[in-house]
Amino acid sequence: MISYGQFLEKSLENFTYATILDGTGILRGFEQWKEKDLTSAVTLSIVAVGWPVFCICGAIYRLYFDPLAKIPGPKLAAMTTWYEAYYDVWLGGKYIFKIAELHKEYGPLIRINPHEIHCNDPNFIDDIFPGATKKTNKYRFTGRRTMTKNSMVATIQHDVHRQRRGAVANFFSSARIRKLEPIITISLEKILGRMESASKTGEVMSLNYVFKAATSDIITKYAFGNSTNFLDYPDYNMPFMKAVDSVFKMNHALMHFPWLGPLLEASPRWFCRILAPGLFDLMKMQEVWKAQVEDIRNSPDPDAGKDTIFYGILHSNLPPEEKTTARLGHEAQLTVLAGQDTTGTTLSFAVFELLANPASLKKLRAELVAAIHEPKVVPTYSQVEALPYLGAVVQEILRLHPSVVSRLPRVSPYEDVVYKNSQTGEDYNIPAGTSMNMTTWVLHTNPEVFQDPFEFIPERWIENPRLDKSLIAFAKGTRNCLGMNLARQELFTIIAGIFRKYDLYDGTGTQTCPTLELYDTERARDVDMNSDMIIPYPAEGSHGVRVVVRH
Ligand code: HEM
Repeated sequence: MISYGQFLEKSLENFTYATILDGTGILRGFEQWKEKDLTSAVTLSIVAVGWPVFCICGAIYRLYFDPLAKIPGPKLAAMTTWYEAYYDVWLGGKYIFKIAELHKEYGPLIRINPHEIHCNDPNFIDDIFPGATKKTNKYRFTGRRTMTKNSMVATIQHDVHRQRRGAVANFFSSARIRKLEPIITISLEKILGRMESASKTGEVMSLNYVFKAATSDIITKYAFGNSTNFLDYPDYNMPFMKAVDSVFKMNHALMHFPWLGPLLEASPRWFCRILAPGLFDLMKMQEVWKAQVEDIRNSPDPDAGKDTIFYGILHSNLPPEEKTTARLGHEAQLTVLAGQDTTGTTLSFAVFELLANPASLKKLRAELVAAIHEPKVVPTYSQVEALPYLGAVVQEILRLHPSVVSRLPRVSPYEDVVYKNSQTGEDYNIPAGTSMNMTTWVLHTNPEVFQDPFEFIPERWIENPRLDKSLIAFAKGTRNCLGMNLARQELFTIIAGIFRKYDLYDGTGTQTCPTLELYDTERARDVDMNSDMIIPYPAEGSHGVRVVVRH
């Protein structure tokens, strides 16, 4: 018996992923169907009867004969992907909660759909996310979610991924990221400047937008040499952020209905504007990113954009087909959105947790005051990177509020992987080609791994720093987060810069330093994840984390 994953690897060898996604495979089949005049009543009747029989046989095969049949999990999930689609498309990003529940019922290894398994055991992290000695593919359909199938994060094959990542890895080394200090400092100064203005005007600040504006400004400057400067917009360019939100919110539909992405891409822009206005706005932004890449490529000045990521890609030894505008457009979208939404969201969570947990804020401020003597000058990374309590706060935020919550699929293309359940002693063979997954939020809130998982307890990281073995906020292995050093530098510097200056408002009116107070922000409504849309979203209608600033 072969698994579906192996079947795909073999049968699709000459029939590329791109062909399927472009819909040309479907069109070719349809042409042949028409040519052979298979539209007669007889064939249609055969199809009408044959299709349900085919589906029933397929479901029986998946349930009893597929090599994944022995993996525990609900029968319906094993039979059809509609089970998952119900939670993610119909209910809107809720399968993550169901998966957490299913682990409680069926144990640490479960089958979550006919072709994929999910694990909630930290002992299996290194098998799912191995280092460079093992080949690791991405699940074939990952790129559908964001319509960026040619970006690094969606690259299926191990060797192609290594090549693409190798072309930019240098730009994300800690030494290179340290050189971004002046850019991060400018954004931090602008954030503090906007906070001071808000204290005068009485503006309630929506931190989600403030921080996404900052992280966008930083990553676009580094990627293309031109910053978006959203922190200078009166509304932080909220409409663009909302457009990005609505694209993230389409990810499950794009994943489950393979024709949707190609249809939207091929549609006239006016049609797309009516059907998916957010996507329309994003497409306009994609054109801007592509134009910036082309500016670097075609500049008469050979040094134009010299220190930027896309200069690096264009001048790397990648073959020409890897440097087309179309492919780099996908890479640009990944770079900007991965750099913007993840860290931006994490910063909002950090401010919320510190204001909601005064004892933690008190410890953090004591540490910052001792380390940074001049409150009016924004801190440098080297001043704050080794501060133990700040480090613990960052770890705890990444654990409790990971900003990538979609499951992280990895495929061992040629070798089977064995999972040993340490509780029952049972071994499960996971055939090569199977999509194996872990989910940050599910593992990070597993009480067997992290005690009191829903409490914000930075001290746990000081008592036991080795807990980091089970922290997968940035994933692990060869396909882990490339922007991790940048994210950490932004998080440390911006959190330190804000809380060196601001204390929690205590309502007495006697405080001598500037203060922050949460404004109509409720944990259940505005902070806790309500849906997995690749990044976590709060309940519908939420305004996110908001603060009032007083000087
Ligand atoms: C707190 C902030 C961040 C978190 C929690 C985070 C998390 C992650 C995770 C979990 C992955 C793996 C995704 C997968 O396997 O499907 C990933 C990949 C990636 N991230 Fe981040 N990220 C953050 C910030 C950033 C930043 C600032 C950048 C800068 C551009 C970035 C760029 C990337 C890239 C390029 C990849 C793809 C790597 C590859 O496929 O080899 N991330 N990130």
